[in-house]
Amino acid sequence: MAVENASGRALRVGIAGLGTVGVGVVRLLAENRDILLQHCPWPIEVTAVSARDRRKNRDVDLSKFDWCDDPVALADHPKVDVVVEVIGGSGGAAKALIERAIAKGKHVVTANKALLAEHGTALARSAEQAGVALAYEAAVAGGIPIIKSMREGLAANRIEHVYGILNGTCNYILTQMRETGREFADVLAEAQQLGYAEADPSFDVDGIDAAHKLSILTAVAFGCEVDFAGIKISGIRNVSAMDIEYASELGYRIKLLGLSRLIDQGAERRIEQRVHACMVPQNALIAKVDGVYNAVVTQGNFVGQNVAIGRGAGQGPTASAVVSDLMDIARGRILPAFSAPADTLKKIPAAPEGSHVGPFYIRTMVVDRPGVIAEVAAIMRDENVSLESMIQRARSPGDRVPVVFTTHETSQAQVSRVVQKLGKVSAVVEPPHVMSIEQLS
Ligand SMILES: NC(=O)c1ccc[n+]([C@@H]2O[C@H](COP(=O)([O-])OP(=O)(O)OC[C@H]3O[C@@H](n4cnc5c(N)ncnc54)[C@H](O)[C@@H]3O)[C@@H](O)[C@H]2O)c1
Ligand SMILES: N[C@@H](CCO)C(=O)O
Ligand code: NA
Repeated sequence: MAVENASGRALRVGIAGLGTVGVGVVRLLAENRDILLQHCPWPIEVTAVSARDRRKNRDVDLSKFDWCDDPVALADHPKVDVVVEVIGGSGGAAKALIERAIAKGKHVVTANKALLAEHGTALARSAEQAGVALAYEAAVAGGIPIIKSMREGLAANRIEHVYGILNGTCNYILTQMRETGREFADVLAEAQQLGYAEADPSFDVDGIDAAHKLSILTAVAFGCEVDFAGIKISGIRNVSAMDIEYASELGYRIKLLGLSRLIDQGAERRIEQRVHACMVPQNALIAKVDGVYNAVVTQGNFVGQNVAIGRGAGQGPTASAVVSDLMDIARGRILPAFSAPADTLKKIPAAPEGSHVGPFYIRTMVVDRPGVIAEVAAIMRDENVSLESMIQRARSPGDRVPVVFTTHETSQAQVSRVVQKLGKVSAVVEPPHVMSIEQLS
């Protein structure tokens, strides 16, 4: 199916946002023009752009493009067939532009995971009613073609679970912490100086960005509505150098993962979505994905495990993903946004809080005096938590000593009760650090 437009000669693109991603798209379309012409029936040409500051030097030639001060005007522009939204933000101009473009029957390509996490289902429905594409490969794991892979290459499978390293900033920080033995705050400050982490890093380090991406992956994997609110989210601020050391000693690595699973109990289906730091066996594939790299692991009932690794951010990888979406549109390949037609997406309730079951790591800091371990162990016994191992190291100053426990299969709810009770023990001098241990391969 060819894309019809007034000139009939090109797919004409309006880009809103000329920051890292927008400039990357302009650059890729120019530098890889020959490659694109080999692969696409029609040339893909930028005709109009919009950003906040017209005079800013962006090191790309914008002189041939119409300039719109108001990004929403791109949707009404007569020479725009596809709107590329790379402004960002879960509302405001980005949302207004996408809604207007769909209403005007124009295709949309976006890198905006925050917007899709909040409004993905509604936007997918309007796009399908209007018969236009809502494409967002860059929004999840940047340059990794994971949406294409799940929606097309793995489409014949029942997906059992999907998980991944979905935030490069966190993976970089955790990798640096492990390699240098430094604390979180120290490594974060350095990452900010080097420009790897944002001045306000909270979306990254508190797990929000990873959760935005996970909510989208979940919808694609299970053909359900996007449910960002149903995700249990925590970040990496509480991971200490000591936890990282213990993880190594126990044969694990600490990663910030987004994990999603369909719990299918016949009539009752639930989705468990979690974003948090956790321990993974150091021989698991995902444990070896370090630095700014992202990875997504899917389990399909016929294909088995599938692993995709690549760059989740940066100008080149995100432009690569945005332009691949534009190429799909130029080729007439317009698929439902979340694998199933939007009006068939199911509302699957979130699994109840605390229902996750698995082994856990619990690190306490206690005053080293007789009977303390017995007191702590009694709390575990009372909550029916079975211990797998215990490590006690030498005393630190003030007779404080870290004592680490790993448990057998336990529910998050049981562990939460243990932690609550430990908080009332006078010899436990810090809130315990808890992490799930994910038995991944
Ligand atoms: N940078 C990455 O590596 C990356 C990776 C994946 C996804 N994304 C997503 O891509 C989007 C863009 O990210 P970025 O890093 O390029 O951002 P950026 O901050 O570098 O650029 C944003 C651009 O949008 C423009 N803009 C902001 N508000 C505007 C408004 N109201 N009207 C017109 N223009 C406006 C700014 O002038 C700027 O040109 C975001 O949704 C982000 O989450 C970015
Ligand atoms: N801030 C994100 C990149 C944009 O998705 C990360 O660190 O992975
Ligand atoms: Na991607």
